[in-house]
Amino acid sequence: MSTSAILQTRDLQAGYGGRPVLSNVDFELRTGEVLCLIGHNGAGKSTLLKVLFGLIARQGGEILLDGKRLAQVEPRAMTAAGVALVPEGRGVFPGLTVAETMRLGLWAAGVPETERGARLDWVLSVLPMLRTLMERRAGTLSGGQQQMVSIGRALLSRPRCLLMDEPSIGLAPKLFQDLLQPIRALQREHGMSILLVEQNVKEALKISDRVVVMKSGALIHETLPDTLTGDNAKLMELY
Ligand SMILES: Nc1ncnc2c1ncn2[C@@H]1O[C@H](COP(=O)(O)OP(=O)(O)OP(=O)(O)O)[C@@H](O)[C@H]1O
Repeated sequence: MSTSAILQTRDLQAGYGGRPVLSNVDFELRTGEVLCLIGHNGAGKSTLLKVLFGLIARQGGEILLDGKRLAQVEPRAMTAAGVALVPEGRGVFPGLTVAETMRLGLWAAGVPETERGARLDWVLSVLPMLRTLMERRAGTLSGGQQQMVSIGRALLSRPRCLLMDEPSIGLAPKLFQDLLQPIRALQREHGMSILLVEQNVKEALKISDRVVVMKSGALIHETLPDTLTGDNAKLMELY
């Protein structure tokens, strides 16, 4: 695994309406790794993801992509540069079928019309379960199936970097386990760099290469998953 960073922040500050949430965050997602970001509710994990993707503006510091400082960070440019976000809470339109959702996603990702068929085929090869769901309305799907749709939609831009915000939310443990394998495969077989924000630490650590812990808007610890698995006491100490 290369140790160069695909996404990086230096002294990053961000918040809402003048209220600071992130303070002096030096963060690094390395090329080709699955990085697990953990921390309590309200620690600022989603805020970091949103700033990295340009959904909220930074108030200070720098964001670097491939080692280059970005003057402006906004979702369209990040998508074009190969970064995709799977938002918390899935965000699928309940009234649309999966096929319609994918068509909309291909258009939104700016995939040229001649490439759309092949692109969808690629996504379906990564998430084969979606094939059987294409004519179903998203609102009639289970939580895990909706999460699969949401990930599939994010993959339509064929990103090299995937930011995932709590994919386990609302899922039974077994469904989350089923979801983790395709995530690991994206990294192993397609060389994707993946940032996984998770509360379901025990499961998420099984597919992670590195772990960082956030508390009150600051990164307080970095470690390897091996040092935490099976050792709940150590994990609890971090919080
Ligand atoms: N849209 C918003 N407007 C104002 N404050 C917000 C907004 N979104 C989040 N916050 C606040 O920012 C802080 C960090 O929230 P954030 O969602 O980043 O935490 P988190 O670590 O992702 O938590 P969770 O695990 O519960 O999703 C919290 O105090 C939260 O109340």
